[in-house]
Amino acid sequence: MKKVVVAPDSFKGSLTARELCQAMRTGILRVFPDADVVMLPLADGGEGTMETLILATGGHSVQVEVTDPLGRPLKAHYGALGEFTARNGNNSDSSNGLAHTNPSLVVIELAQASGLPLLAPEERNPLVTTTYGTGELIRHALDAGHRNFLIGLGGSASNDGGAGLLEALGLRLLDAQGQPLPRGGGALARLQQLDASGLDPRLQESTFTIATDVQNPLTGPTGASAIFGPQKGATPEQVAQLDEALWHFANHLNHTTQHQNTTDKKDLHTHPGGGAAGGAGAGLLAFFPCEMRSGIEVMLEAGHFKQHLQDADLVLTGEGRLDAQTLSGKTIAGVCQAAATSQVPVIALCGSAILTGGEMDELGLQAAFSLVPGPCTLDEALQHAAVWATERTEQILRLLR
Ligand SMILES: O=C(O)[C@H](O)CO
Repeated sequence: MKKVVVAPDSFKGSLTARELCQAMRTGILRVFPDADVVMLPLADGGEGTMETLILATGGHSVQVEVTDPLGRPLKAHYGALGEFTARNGNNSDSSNGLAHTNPSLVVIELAQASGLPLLAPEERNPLVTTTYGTGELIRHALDAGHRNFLIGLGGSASNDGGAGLLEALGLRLLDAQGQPLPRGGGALARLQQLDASGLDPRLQESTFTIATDVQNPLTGPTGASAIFGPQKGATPEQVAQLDEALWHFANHLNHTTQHQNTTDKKDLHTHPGGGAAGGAGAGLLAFFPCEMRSGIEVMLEAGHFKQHLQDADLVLTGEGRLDAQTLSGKTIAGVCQAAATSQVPVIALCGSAILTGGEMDELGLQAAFSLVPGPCTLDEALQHAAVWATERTEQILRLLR
């Protein structure tokens, strides 16, 4: 084994992607002390996206006081990236906003101001949580003169279709009495009128790449509320209520965008990725001049993953859970897809791995291992993740040796 590319996401709540890289590297070197280990910490558009890109590009973060998902004050950050070159190497497609080296690219990670980890489990309530704080981050970056944005969507506490974010940038959401709606996904059911006349004009001078962690649509059985509502605290009745509210919101979004001067008309109920971050994908598609891409794809480009693969013997990846959501575009799926034509085997290390062999074949994943050595509590698993990641990696490499 001469060269191993280590490219995991974080184990949320326990290890950052960088820490996981270090732990896996230690395990590899115990078996192959001379191996070249390339560490590429990853994220999928959700939590960790900003930090990973700042590290990859030598950028810096900017702190802003914003509103958290429940309307309380919060210090959050956005990243002003250094040298950022995506679409590099053999890929000569230069049709998107990331095709060039852009020293002033700003990364806004929605999870920073509107993420699920910001709330205690008992505070989760997607009927009222808002993305307003993310809009405040964007506004701050616009005020600072930035016009090129990468918005990472995923890991949100909200189900508001990005309504709060848009409101922070000047969109007015009015009820039947012409009054502003309260924030949160539940109130969208009472939306009577969208007034975009006060929307920040600087948005139209800017370019936005929307990096999503999933491809789910806004509404329906695979939509934002049905698939991601429960993890944000929604009961089955609330999931139905939220889905209906987003459906109603999308009717208004479709109506509004149909009157915009654009040739690219989308149905925002069903557009892939519209359901990312509680439907913020759809809200952004409606009002931002943007291109939507898979978050993991953007991260792999930024880390030059394909070049690193060229003489690699093995890719080790990982994320907290390997399950059906992985199939819809999470980190491991992106890594497998990028490695698909290379003949380099991909092995995953996960907190829990519950895919069938058939599903792993579909992903192009050689094998998957849970790092947990035996029955244990969640707390134990979170606490020992680094040591266990090293040990499990060592075992995998011993087997390969
Ligand atoms: O934030 C969310 O809703 C999920 O991560 C899917 O984007």
